[in-house]
Amino acid sequence: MPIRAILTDIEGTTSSISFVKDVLFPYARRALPGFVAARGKEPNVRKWLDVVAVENGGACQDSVIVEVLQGWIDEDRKHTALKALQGMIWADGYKSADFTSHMYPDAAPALQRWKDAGLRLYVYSSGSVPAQRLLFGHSDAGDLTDLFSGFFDTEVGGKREAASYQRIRESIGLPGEEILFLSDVVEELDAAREAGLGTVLVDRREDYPQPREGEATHGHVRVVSFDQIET
Ligand SMILES: CSCCC(=O)C(=O)COP(=O)(O)O
Ligand SMILES: [Mg+2]
Repeated sequence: MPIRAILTDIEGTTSSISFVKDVLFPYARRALPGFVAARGKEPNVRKWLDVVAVENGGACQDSVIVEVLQGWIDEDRKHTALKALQGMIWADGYKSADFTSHMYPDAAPALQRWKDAGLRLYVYSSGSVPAQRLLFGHSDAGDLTDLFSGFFDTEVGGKREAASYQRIRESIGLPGEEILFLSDVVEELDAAREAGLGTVLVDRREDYPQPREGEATHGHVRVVSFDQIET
């Protein structure tokens, strides 16, 4: 079966883990108290703060919600409420040009090549869809958003659950074997494979100094750069 669509992860795949951990997360952590104070009453912000409050046992002060969220950032929780709020905060950072998003040098040219060859490109990340659009819209390689036919986040389900990839497959409208999922996380690739997708482990030295070989690849095709991916 030919590959007709590429579904790519972001952190550790198109972009470095250190950009997410050392730039994006600290920015959101610092900005959270001011963001909640300024925009906490807006319905699209309040609804996520309320989700956090419920998970924390019910009604609580905004200062407590902020502390819970900062704790989640420190733990790298992939919680949909946190991701939605982070996305809104990063919008300010991108707009005021506090940073651009990191792209591995091989990522943008390969995405463009695949697109030119007629493949459809999609993103699946724990980052919210608005955050994904911001990241690709303000990347070191320029605005890449037009390359993509669609974006998926944890609203379709967790990245380690096969059902999420089944939903994505249905939404894309292609058989699983015609979709290639790229990720740095073997558990995500296991779930995608269970749903019938093709898989590639992106094992970048900058993010993973110890190569993942043999059993550590869980049998997924392994590459160290997008240039090695065969479609
Ligand atoms: C798209 S915004 C930054 C990424 C992010 O918040 C994150 O948690 C990365 O998760 P991924 O699923 O891309 O590894
Ligand atoms: Mg990743």
